[in-house]
Amino acid sequence: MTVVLSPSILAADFSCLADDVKRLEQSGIKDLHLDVMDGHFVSNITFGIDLIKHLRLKTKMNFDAHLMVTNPDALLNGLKEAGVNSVTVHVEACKHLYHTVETINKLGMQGGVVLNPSTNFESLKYMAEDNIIKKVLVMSVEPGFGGQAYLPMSTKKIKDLANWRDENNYNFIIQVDGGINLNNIQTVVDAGATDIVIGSSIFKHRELEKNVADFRKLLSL
Ligand SMILES: O=C(CO)[C@H](O)[C@H](O)COP(=O)(O)O
Ligand SMILES: [Co+2]
Repeated sequence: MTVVLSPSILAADFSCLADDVKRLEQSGIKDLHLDVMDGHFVSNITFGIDLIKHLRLKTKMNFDAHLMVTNPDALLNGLKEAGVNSVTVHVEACKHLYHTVETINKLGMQGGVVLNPSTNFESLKYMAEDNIIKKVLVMSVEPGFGGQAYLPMSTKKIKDLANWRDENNYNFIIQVDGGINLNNIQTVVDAGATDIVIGSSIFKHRELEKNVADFRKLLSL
């Protein structure tokens, strides 16, 4: 399966966000990772629907919203109207996870589930059997901030998840998010992740084009 690079704008210069997004698009990036944080589910606050709506006018890239908020259900209609293509919600944030992910799909977006480092994936069995989950995002850092170090145990978790999916013929793709760099990306790809979120390492030294090219070269993309 083809590997997708999904830059997280969490590491962008917010004072020139539209320019940064255009630079990524011109570098051939097709998927943009949008970290929505509310200051409650995680202590950090980023941005919400209004900013996404404005960004939608600047680019044709797929918008992938990673919701780190206490009440994800309250945002779903607005995200659809803002032009978001896929939404991942944390297991730890959803009271009624099946319903929330199903609602995302019914709105015409792709629904996915995020697992904190300490969260198991086995409870997703029945949702996976119903083909509700299009994507499972394995957090390889605790959510809330960019620039953290990759938790090495995430590699085994991705492998176990990929084996579990394949043995049961489930259909979801595996995304990984947190601390990905040129030294560990091949490891997470070999483990079975095909959608790779990268924040700090894409925006490093503000050399967006070079950094994208370095990742592409390494993975022969
Ligand atoms: O969800 C996130 C943090 O909660 C970010 O997507 C993630 O941390 C990306 O940044 P970096 O590559 O710098 O770790
Ligand atoms: Co994220």
